Formats: sequence, structure tokens, C-alpha cells
Amino acid sequence: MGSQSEHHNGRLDESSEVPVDMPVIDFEKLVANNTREQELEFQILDGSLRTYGFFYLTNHTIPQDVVDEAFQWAKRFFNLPVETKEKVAHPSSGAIEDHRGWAQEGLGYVTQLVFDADEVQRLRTSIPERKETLEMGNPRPNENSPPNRNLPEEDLPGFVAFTESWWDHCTRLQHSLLGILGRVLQLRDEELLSKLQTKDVCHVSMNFYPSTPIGPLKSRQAQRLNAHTDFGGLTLLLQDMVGGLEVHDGKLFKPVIPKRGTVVCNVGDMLERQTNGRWKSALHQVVAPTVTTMQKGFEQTDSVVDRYSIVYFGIPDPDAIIETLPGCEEPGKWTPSMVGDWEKSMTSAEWLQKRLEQEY
Ligand SMILES: O=C(O)CCC(=O)C(=O)O
Ligand SMILES: [Fe+2]
Repeated sequence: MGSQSEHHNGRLDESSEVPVDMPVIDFEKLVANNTREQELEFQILDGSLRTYGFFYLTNHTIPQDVVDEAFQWAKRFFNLPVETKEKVAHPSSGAIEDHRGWAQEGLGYVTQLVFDADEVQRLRTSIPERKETLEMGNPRPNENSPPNRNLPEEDLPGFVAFTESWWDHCTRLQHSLLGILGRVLQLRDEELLSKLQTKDVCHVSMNFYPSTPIGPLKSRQAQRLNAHTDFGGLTLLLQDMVGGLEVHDGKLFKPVIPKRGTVVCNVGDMLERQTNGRWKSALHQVVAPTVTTMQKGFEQTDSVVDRYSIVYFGIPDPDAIIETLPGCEEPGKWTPSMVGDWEKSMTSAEWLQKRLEQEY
């Protein structure tokens, strides 16, 4: 037990059609201070993060009309002419300070702990990813976060202002959840996770998976998004109703079916490391939606429909050393991805750089 093979002891190319059985956590119960209801919700949350590293969150603080608006902006952005999107092209560099802007199909390529450039190159050409992304950081001037690559206002009026309000909604929810996680972990300082994240260097990705023939996705000659774990702390993921997101439960990839109104929350490598493997940074990927994940209104034909997702990656401060939190000394079931042949202790920025390097 407790080896990295815990992540990999199932067949990675196998997917189940049975959705993952993870709970819908009620945010209002999480904040119902010192009640029996809260205690029970904490236990369910802890169990889900130990088993899956994922949970759904409902009754949260991002209003549904703001979520709907975010998806409208994503659609508007990706539907702009290529020449417009090219004005904010993401550099083909894996430096953290360059991780901004529009990455056209074929530029960003996700792998899981493959640090050999030749191997990444081989994968890139043999199993391409069919996605475009828009990468953004803190939309306001911040000495720790490189500025966004923003389109001229007339190209997409209102978008920059929206990125600010979206950032604020996600950051507020993120910090509420970090406080809650501190209580679930019974940290000596319950706000420690929040205090390690005061420099506001989190990251937002808008993902667009254009309509594409279903055959190559089904035969795994192409992917929408390769299997990976997230690099950071706590991820907040909004998906549309198309489906195709899957999480590996230790044996199989299983669909994370879209549930309107929920945020999919998951543990990244740094939070896995900080909890000493109690919580799992789970492999996940995006494939062709299966019949079970196809919602009403989407027909299974010879091509899959456009899909969008919007992700807020919680990232500890760049200079924060990512190590076992006081109170988490007891080793958990999972061997953290951040334990390897590399340096004994790593900062947040070092891990981020290490994982980003091969992506662009
Ligand atoms: O599109 C999705 O549902 C997943 C996105 C994701 O896992 C990521 O951007 O890290
Ligand atoms: Fe992810």
C-alpha cells in the first residue's frame, strides 16, 4: 500500500461507463457552524478526498447566472477569428511568466510526470490533444503574477471587466474552502492553507474542445485532454453539460457527469503533498462523452459536440515550501507525486515550473 502505483494499478486506457460515485457536498452545511450537520458534511468531504480526491460542491457562493455568463464569454472568445485570438497568443515557452494567453490547438500538451522532452515530443505527435485554451492569472496588477495578455477592448468589449469579477468570485470561494479544509484536517492553525496563499498567484484556464470526429477519440488516437493530475492546491472546475471528464478511481477512469449548479473540486499535487498523502491528487482526463454522460439534447453521432470548461487552480505562494502541514504527520494512503528523485523540499514555484516546462 501507499506506493505511487496506487495511482496506476488500474489500466489507464480503460474507462467505465458507470459514473464515479462521489458525493455532492452542500456548501451551506459546511458553513453551518458547530452543528451536527456540519460535522457529518466534514466527514463525507474527508472521505471523498481520501478516496477520489474529488467532490461536487452545491449551494456555493458563485451565482448560477455568473457561471452561465462565464461560459458565454468563453464561447465568445474562442469563436473569435484566429487573427484576433493570435493578438494574445501564448508563447511557446514553458516559463511560468509566459503562461498567459491563447494556446491554439497543438501548442499546450499535457502529460503526467513525463519530464523527458523526447518522450513528450513522441506523445505529442502520436496522440494529439484536440483543445484550445485561454490562460490567465490575476487580472489586476500584482508584482507576483505576470500580467494577462488582454485583447484590445474593442475586440471583445466587457471581457476584461468580466475576468476581474470572475477572479473575485473564484478567489472568495477558494479561501472559504481552504478554511474549511483546515478544519476538516484539524490543523493547529485552521487558516494555514489560506495564509499560504496570500499573494494571489492562482491561475484560470478556459478550455475549449472543438467538435471533432468521434472515431479517433474512441480509439485513443487523439484525446480531448490527456490524463494528468493538477499541479497546485485546490482546483475549482466548472464544466458545461456535454460530459467527457473522467477521474481515475484506482482501477478505472469513471465519468464525472455534469451536474448543473455544482463546482467540481479536486486536490492537486501540492495539497496531496501537504496532507502527506491523506488526500489524493487524482488522475483525470477528458474523452469523448459516453452515452451515460450525453445529456438530453446531445445526439451520439459521428462527431462530438463543442465542449467548454473553466478552471480556477488554487496555487500556494511562489516561495511557500510545500511540505507536510503541522497536524498531517500521519502518512496517508497515497504517495504524493511531489515525492521523487528531485530536491527534498520544493517551493510552489519550483514544482509549478517543473510540471509546466514540458507542456509548452
Ligand atoms: O475540461 C475539463 O473538464 C477538465 C479540465 C482540467 O482537468 C484542467 O484544465 O486541468
Ligand atoms: Fe485538470
